Amino acid sequence: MSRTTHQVDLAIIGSGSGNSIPDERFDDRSIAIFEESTYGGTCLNVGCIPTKMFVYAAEVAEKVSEAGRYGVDATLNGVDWPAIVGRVFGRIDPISAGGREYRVDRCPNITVFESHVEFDGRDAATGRYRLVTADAEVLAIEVVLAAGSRSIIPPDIASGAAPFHTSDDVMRLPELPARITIVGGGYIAAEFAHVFGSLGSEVTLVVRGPALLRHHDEEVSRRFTELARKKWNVRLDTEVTATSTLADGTVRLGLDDGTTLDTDALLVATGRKPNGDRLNLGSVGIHLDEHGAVTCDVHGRTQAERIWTLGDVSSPYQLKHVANHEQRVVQANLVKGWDADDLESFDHRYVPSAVFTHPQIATVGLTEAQARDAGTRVTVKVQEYGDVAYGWAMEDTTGFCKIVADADTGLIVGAHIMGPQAPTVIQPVIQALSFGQTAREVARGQYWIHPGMPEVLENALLGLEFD
Ligand SMILES: Cc1cc2nc3c(=O)[nH]c(=O)nc-3n(C[C@H](O)[C@H](O)[C@H](O)COP(=O)(O)OP(=O)(O)OC[C@H]3O[C@@H](n4cnc5c(N)ncnc54)[C@H](O)[C@@H]3O)c2cc1C
Ligand SMILES: NC(=O)c1ccc[n+]([C@@H]2O[C@H](COP(=O)([O-])OP(=O)(O)OC[C@H]3O[C@@H](n4cnc5c(N)ncnc54)[C@H](O)[C@@H]3O)[C@@H](O)[C@H]2O)c1
Repeated sequence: MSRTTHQVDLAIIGSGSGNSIPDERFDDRSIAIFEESTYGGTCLNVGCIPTKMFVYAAEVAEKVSEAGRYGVDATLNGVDWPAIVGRVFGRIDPISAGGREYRVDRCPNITVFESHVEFDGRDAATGRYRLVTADAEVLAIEVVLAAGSRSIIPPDIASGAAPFHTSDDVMRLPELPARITIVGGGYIAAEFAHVFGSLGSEVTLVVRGPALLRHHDEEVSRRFTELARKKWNVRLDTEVTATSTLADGTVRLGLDDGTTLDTDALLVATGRKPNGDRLNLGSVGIHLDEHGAVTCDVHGRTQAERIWTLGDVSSPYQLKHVANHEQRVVQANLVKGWDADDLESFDHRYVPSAVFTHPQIATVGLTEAQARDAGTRVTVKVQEYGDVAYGWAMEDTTGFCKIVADADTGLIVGAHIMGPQAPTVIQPVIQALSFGQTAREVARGQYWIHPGMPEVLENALLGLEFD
C-alpha cells in the first residue's frame, strides 16, 4: 500500500502528557501527534482519573457500611454498578473526545495520526527522522517519545485458556462480579481490591511475594497486609500456573501450591512495561535499559540527536505527576533548543506517591530501611491517627504517620502515612523536603489548624527525638 508523505518540524508519539507540549510557543511549528488508542492517554482514560472516581464510590459505600460505629443507622442495600460506570465514563469520555476534537479540528499547525507508529531510521535525502504508520510516512526534524507503558501479563496467564482483564478494561465490566481474583500486590491490585471489595465483590488477591506493597516502608507493607487479610482472601507467596474456563463460565486458576481457585473475573495487575520496545528505536540508535525504559539525560535527551523523551516510556517513576513534570521540562527545552546551555532538568529528588486503597497510603522520600542503608543516623517517630482529635472523631484505629529524619541534621528524609486523606496530609512533608526545612521548623514554624487531620503529622514531627 502506498503511504502519504508529510514533513513536520516536531513529531510527538503519545497523546498523554505528550499532548500538553504544543502551546502558543509552538504555533509556528508544524507538528504531528501519533495516538494508536483513545486520545488523552492512560491517566485520563484508563488510569488515575477513572480509578479514583471508582475509589470515591467505594469510599461512599464503605462509609455507609461503617455508619453504625458513629451511632448512625444506615444499611448498604447494594450498589448500581452500571450507574457507577456510567458516572465515571459519562464524565471522562467527553473530555477525551473534546481533547481529540481540539487537536484535530482547531489546531491548524497540528495533524493527528490515529494509528500505531514506528521509526524507520532516517530519510536519506533530508536527514529527518522517518516515522511510519500503516498508511503514512512522516519526516520529522525533532521527535518526542511520550509513548507510555502497558500491562505486563505473566506468561502462564497469557497462554492460559481463561479470559482475563487488566486495568484497561476492568472498569467497563457490564456487571459487578460476585467474585474477583486479582493477581499482584502493588498499586493497581490494592486500589481495585478496595473498589471491588467495598462495592460488594468477594476479593481474592494472589500475591507472588510475602506481603502487599512491598516497595513501601516495611511498616506500611506489614500493617496494610494485616488489614487486607482481614477483609480480602489474600494468598501470599502464591503464583498462578494455569487457567481454564468451566462450562458455566467460571474461571478456574491453577496455583503453584497444587490447589485450584474458582472466580468470576480475573484481573492481572503485575506491573507495567514501557512501550519503547514497540517503536523500532534501534533504527535510530536508541537503546533500552534492563527494564525496557528508554535512556536519557536529565534534560530528556535520548542518545539520538533531537529525539526527546518523557513519562512512563523512559522515567524511573510511572506516575502522572512525574510524567507531567517531565513534559514541562521537555517542552521548555524544545523551545530553548537541543544544544542550549541553559536546558531545564528533571527533578526526581522527592517524588511522592499515593495508593488510593483503604486505608489510603502516601509516601515520600526514603523508607527507614533505605535511610539506614544509606548510612544515615536516623530518628523515627510513628504517630497513630487514633491519638489525635480528628482521629478520635473518626474512631480511627489503624491509621499512622511515620516520619524518618536525619538525627544529625534534623532534616526529614522520608514520610509514610496510612490513613484517611493520607495523600493530603503528607503534602507539608513534600514541601519541607523540596525546600530543605527541618522537622522542627515544619512543626513549630507554622500553625496547624485544630482539630484538623494534619495534626497527626504535626505530632509525629514533634515526637522525633534529637540529641
Ligand atoms: C490503573 C492505573 C491507575 C493509575 N493511577 C495513578 C494515580 O492515581 N496517580 C498517578 O500519579 N499515576 C497513576 N497511574 C500512572 C499514570 O497513569 C501514568 O504514569 C501516566 O499516565 C503516564 O503518562 P505518559 O504520558 O507517559 O503515558 P500515557 O498516558 O500512557 O500516553 C502514552 C500514549 O502513547 C500511545 N502510544 C504508545 N505507543 C504508540 C505508538 N507506537 N504509536 C502511537 N501511539 C502510541 C498510547 O496509546 C498512549 O495513549 C495509573 C496507571 C494505571 C494503569
Ligand atoms: N495511585 C497511583 O499513583 C497508581 C495507581 C496505579 C498504578 N500506578 C502506577 O502504575 C504502575 C503499575 O502498577 P502495578 O500495580 O501493575 O505495578 P506494581 O509494580 O505496583 O506491582 C506489581 C505487583 O505484581 C507482582 N508481580 C510482578 N510480576 C509478577 C508475576 N509474574 N506473577 C505474579 N506477580 C507478579 C509484584 O510482585 C507486585 O506485587 C505502578 O508501579 C505505579 O507507578 C500508580
